[in-house]
Amino acid sequence: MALPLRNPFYRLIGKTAFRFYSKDSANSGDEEKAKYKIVMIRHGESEWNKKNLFCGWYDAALSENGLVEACSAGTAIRKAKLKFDIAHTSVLKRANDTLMAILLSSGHKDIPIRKTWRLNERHYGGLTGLNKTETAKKFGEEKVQIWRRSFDTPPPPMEEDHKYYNEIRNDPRYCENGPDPEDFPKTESLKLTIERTLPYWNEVIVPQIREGKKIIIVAHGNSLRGVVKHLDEISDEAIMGLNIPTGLPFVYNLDECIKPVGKIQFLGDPEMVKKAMESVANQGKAK
Ligand SMILES: O=C(OP(=O)(O)O)[C@H](O)COP(=O)(O)O
Repeated sequence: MALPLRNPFYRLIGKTAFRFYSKDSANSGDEEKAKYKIVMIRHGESEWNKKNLFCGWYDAALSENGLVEACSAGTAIRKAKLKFDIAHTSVLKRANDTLMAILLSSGHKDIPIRKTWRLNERHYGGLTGLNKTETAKKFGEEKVQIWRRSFDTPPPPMEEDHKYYNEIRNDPRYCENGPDPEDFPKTESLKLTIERTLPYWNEVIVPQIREGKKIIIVAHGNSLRGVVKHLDEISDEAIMGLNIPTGLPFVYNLDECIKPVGKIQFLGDPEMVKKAMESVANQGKAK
């Protein structure tokens, strides 16, 4: 699709075009052409986001600021008059607690919630628990950028003597509803993350969209980068430049083939979203 650069609701951030949602932009034509709509959001800031630690499958709690972000997201959703029939989230509490805050503050107390490990954050392997700035000082910014953002280079694996190995590998949540024991990840690239997230998108979420269900997904920076890459058919190279900020809802209008009509739309002030994205990108700098 040609990018409507003169359209005031679009901004280029890095090499990616984003639309920003406002009362006026809601009438720009995409919504009329679209058959479906879906809302997604990365959870609010976690305690480990705040400390700039690689988190992955470690079950960090929301920070105080993260809870405020989640409530503000719910308010923005209510003001945009977005309604949901069902919510999908990971099994990690930072996403679950964000979802609950959003549902309460947007007037969706009683909708069904589906939790799946397939929407979990990518497994950050041996980097789990390390500070990103310290890691960049030790290994170099370039290496950290490859670990954080390359499509198919996973971080080093989490070995059995890793501080968080037992807590993650033997978490009872994964006994009942988790990967097959022989496939339990020790690390994941974005490619591997997409390979376990997309089956859930295709087999669970897409059929519900086709049934007309209005859906919200609350997940993580990298599991959502995978969904966005798939929907917008972003190349393996270009996806390196996409950084999803915490606590800012984004909307896709979809056609009958579940292809985006127009671009991803963030609910929020464009300059604030741009700064939040840049801030995520800069987390891997040695400073
Ligand atoms: O756990 C993480 O993501 P999350 O906060 O979205 O769950 C990662 O630490 C995100 O780190 P990254 O932005 O360096 O890939």
